[in-house]
Amino acid sequence: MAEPILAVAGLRKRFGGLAVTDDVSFSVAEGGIHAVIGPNGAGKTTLIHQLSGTLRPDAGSIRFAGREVTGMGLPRRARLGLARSFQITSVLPGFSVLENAALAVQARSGSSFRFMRPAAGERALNEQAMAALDQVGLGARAGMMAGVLSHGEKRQLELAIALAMRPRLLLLDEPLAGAGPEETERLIGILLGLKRAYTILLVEHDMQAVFALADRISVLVYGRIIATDAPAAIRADPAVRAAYLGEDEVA
Ligand SMILES: Nc1ncnc2c1ncn2[C@@H]1O[C@H](COP(=O)(O)OP(=O)(O)OP(=O)(O)O)[C@@H](O)[C@H]1O
Repeated sequence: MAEPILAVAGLRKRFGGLAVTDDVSFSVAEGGIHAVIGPNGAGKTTLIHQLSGTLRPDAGSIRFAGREVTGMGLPRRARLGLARSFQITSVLPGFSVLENAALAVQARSGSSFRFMRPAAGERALNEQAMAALDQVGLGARAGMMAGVLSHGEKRQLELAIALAMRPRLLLLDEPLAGAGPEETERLIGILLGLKRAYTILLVEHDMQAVFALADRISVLVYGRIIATDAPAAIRADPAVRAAYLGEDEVA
């Protein structure tokens, strides 16, 4: 079997007396969408922070693309291809949609465009930014100020900014949060398109979306992974159903 793109083993994180990540182990195969679900307060966001490198685990290891990254900070992990989509705050409202994506391309490329003549460098930068916008269906909005986009379009731009980093694994923390029904439909369509080209680790509350998108699902409850399996098996798992008692989402 091919080596997983992400392998998490024995990960632990405590906040005071609370084990928020309690011996978490799971791996993500290359290609498709692996979702992490769990009731409120299960520790999903804390897990994402440890995977992206903004929070240091107390114990355990995170291997990405065959490398130990546990002690690395976010910038180094991002350069290796472990990118996280940030919330809307990373969208610069006073810049155009294209400029927002171009800044992300530039951040990834470092000084490589400097070796081109300025006009050629700018053209190459804009082409790559435009390609990222097209992948999320925002090409027609390229010239608009990012600040006037709708909520759903800002989420699309956030995705384009992450894609501009050319990630090998894209971490998405609640990409549908705050989206209305139509925006949700559109975003699900975009994510279905992206999963053909990218490997995505998705944390999401919207169960309909998770079951429409995911190839595999890990269920986190009180900081522990209680199951990792294909969606149909997760849906039928009595322990998973019990964890969601009172929340009718999985049922
Ligand atoms: N910095 C912190 N200090 C202390 N406790 C924290 C801290 N961050 C999170 N927690 C606690 O850890 C637990 C897990 O929080 P986390 O936000 O990771 O869960 P979650 O699964 O993402 O929740 P939700 O689904 O509501 O977003 C919660 O009980 C939370 O109060």
